[in-house]
Amino acid sequence: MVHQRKIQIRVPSTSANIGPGFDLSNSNKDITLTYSGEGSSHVPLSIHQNLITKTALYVLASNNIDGFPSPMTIHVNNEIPFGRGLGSSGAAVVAGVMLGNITGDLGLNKDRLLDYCLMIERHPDNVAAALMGGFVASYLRELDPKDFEAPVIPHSETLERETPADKTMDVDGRELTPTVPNGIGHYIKLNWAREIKAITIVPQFEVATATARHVLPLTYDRQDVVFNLQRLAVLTTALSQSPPDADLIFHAMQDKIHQPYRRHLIPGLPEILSSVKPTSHPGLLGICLSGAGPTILALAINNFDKISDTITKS
Ligand SMILES: Nc1ncnc2c1ncn2[C@@H]1O[C@H](COP(=O)(O)OP(=O)(O)OP(=O)(O)O)[C@@H](O)[C@H]1O
Ligand SMILES: N[C@@H](CCO)C(=O)O
Repeated sequence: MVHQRKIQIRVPSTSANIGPGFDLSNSNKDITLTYSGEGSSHVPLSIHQNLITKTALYVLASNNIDGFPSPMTIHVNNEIPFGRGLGSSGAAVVAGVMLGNITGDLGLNKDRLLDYCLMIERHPDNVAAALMGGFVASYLRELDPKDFEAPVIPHSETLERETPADKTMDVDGRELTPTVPNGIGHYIKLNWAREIKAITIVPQFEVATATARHVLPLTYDRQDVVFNLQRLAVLTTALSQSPPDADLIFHAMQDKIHQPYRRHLIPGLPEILSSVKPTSHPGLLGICLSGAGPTILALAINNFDKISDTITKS
């Protein structure tokens, strides 16, 4: 008798940075993968190439499990557009880690799932928020250089480099089991004033995170770093207070670390950021790039349609 089990995993989109808070950072034939929704016409359907399934296979391999239980049908209904700054790759990684955890009956807790996510997507902002939910601040513990060489880490858009082939086998040609360090990502859930809503204006073009990273300088002026750190310290608490202080939040959401360098990737961005203000648009609290862009994120307490219409028409 075939034992059938149906599981559903839901992962939200996420918005990273909020202005100044920038961080970097089996060939089993009985497995069927199908897609509907965003990206379904061009996402790879090979389980070794697809980001969700290769992540799940990585989690299984790290626990000495060779592939998915079969037969298995995986259907992904994706509502997060690719490459828009809404954390699609982070959500795919979280979904893959959860899929590996469930199909391998591994019983990993959320903190441990975060370690697996961070072996693939090496910046914590999207994966921590997608996994934990809500308004989440996070940082990545500095890794030992040997952790970067951990074998068979699947490649995601944000992973700096592929694992060299000679690191995936031992001297006798046997596949090495990937190791996943403990406690790589630290996070804290922050309070968020209930009346603050997020408006996202999603352009009809993609900007891959890797592209948006390449335009950033390797070093920054001290005054620009201080500018961001001062604002970030104020912003996290300002967003928790009721009623929200629009003037405080608007200025605390200014950034000098990533948005100025990314402006040429998003036509109209400088004009939007400098013209849409709480004084011209009552109800608005702040405006910034969502993640690496090109989506624009506006925070507001009312007049949502008016604010989004202005940004859309800019
Ligand atoms: N549901 C999914 N299934 C498979 N692959 C996905 C899925 N979602 C995203 N991806 C992969 O991730 C890529 C997009 O990642 P990228 O980091 O460039 O953008 P993003 O995550 O949407 O933006 P940001 O990190 O700035 O919020 C897609 O091109 C695709 O290869
Ligand atoms: N903090 C990252 C988010 C990308 O998802 C960046 O801006 O590149």
